[in-house]
Amino acid sequence: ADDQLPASAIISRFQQYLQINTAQPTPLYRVAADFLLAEAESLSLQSQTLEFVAGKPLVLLKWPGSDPTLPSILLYSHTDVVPVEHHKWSHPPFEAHVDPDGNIYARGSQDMKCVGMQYLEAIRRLKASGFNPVRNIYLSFAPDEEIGGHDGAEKFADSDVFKNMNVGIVLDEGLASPSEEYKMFYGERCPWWLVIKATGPPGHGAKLYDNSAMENLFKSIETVRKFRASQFDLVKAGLKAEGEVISVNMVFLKAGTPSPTGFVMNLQPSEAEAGFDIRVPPTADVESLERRIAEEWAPTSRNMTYELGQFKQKTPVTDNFGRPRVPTTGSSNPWWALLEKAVQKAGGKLGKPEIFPASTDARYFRNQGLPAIGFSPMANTPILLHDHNEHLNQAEYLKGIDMYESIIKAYSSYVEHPSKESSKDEL
Ligand code: MET
Ligand SMILES: [Zn+2]
Ligand SMILES: [Zn+2]
Repeated sequence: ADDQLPASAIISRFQQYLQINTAQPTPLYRVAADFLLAEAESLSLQSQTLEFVAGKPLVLLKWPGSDPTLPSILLYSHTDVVPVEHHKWSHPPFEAHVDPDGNIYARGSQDMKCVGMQYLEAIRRLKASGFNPVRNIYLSFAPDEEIGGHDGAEKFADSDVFKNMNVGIVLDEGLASPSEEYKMFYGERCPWWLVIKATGPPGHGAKLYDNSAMENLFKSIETVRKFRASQFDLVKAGLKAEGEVISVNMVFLKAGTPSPTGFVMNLQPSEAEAGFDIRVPPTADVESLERRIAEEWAPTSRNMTYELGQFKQKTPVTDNFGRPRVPTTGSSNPWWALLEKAVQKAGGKLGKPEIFPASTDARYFRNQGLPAIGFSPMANTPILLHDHNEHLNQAEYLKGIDMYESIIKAYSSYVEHPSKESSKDEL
C-alpha cells in the first residue's frame, strides 16, 4: 500500500497534527478539531463534534459497518499534550523536526498524537483497498486526558451518545517499548492525588517541643516513605511488575513563614503540607489503603487532615456488581487474541500483557465493564512520554500504521462464532 500513498505525505500529515500546540493548560483545541474534521472529510468518514464543556471539543468519527447490530469498535485517543520546558529541548517541541536519523521531535509524538493519526492512516489504506467493515468503527479524539479527563472521557463515557454507540471494545494508548516487542496493557493504575496537612502550635525556632506542624508532617512523611520502599522492594526483587504495586511519590512540600528575603528562620510554622501522587493497581485493597491514609499518614491524633480530591477512584476496575475485577487476557476475551494475531500477521511481536503503570482515559470505559486495551505500536523506542525531546522514528511510525491496518481489519470483521450465539439462545 505504501507505493500508492507516499510515505512523505503520511509523515507530513503527522507533522501537521504535531505542530498544533495542544499543550495544557491552554491547548488549541479548536485548531486540532478543525484539522481532524478536515482529515475525516477527506476519508469520507461521518463526523460530529461533541462539546460537553464549552471550548473543549471531542471529535467523534464513524465508519459504518455492514452489521450495525454488532457491538462497535472504539479507537480512542486524546488531543492534549503535557507542557514543555522549551529551552531544554534540542529541537522546538511544536516544529516536528525530522533529524537525519528519521526521528520526529515533538511533544505528543509518543503521547499520543501518533496513535490518533495512525488510526486515520490505517483507515485511509483500508478504504483505498476496498475493505468494508462488518462492525461499526468509531474514532474519538478527546480533550483533557492529561488533567484527568473530567471534561472529556468521563462525560463522554456517561453520555447517551456513547450508550447508543454500543461499544464492544476500546483501544487506547500504551507505552513505547525499548525492545522489539510491543507493550500491551489490559488494565491500569488509578491516580489518587493526596494532600496531607499538619497543624500545630507555632514556637520559637530554638525551642524543642512536641506536636509542631513540621514534626507532625515529618512523622507522616517517614511512614509514607517506609510504605513506598516496601512496594518498590517488591519491584526491585522481581516479585511484582511496576503496574502491580502501589506507587507513592512526594510531589510537593509547602511550609514556612515567608519573609521578603526568603523565610523566617527563628519561627516554627503552625501549618505544613505535602502532596503525593499515588497510583493504585486494580488488584489493590483500596479500603486498607484508605485506612492507612486516615490512621497512619494523616491521623487526627497528630492534628492532621487530608484531601484526596476529585482524583480518588475507589473501584479502578469493576464488574457489573461493582466488585474489583481484573480484565481477562486469555481466550475468554476474544479481543486480546485477535490483537495478538493481527500484530503477528503484520510482522510485529507482542510482549506479555501488563498493567499500565500510569493512568489513561481507558479507566472511564473499564469502569463501565467494557474491555479496553492499551497499545501504542512503538517498538525499539525509548520511553519518552512527558520527557524532554520526546520523539518517534518515522520508520517506526509507519510500521505502526501496518499494525493498525491489520488490527482494524481483524476487529471490524470479527463475528462471534455461530455455535456460541446459539448456546446463548439456549440459556
Ligand atoms: C491523573 S489523570 C492521568 C494523566 C496522565 N495520563 C498520568 O498518568 O499522569
Ligand atoms: Zn500523558
Ligand atoms: Zn496519553
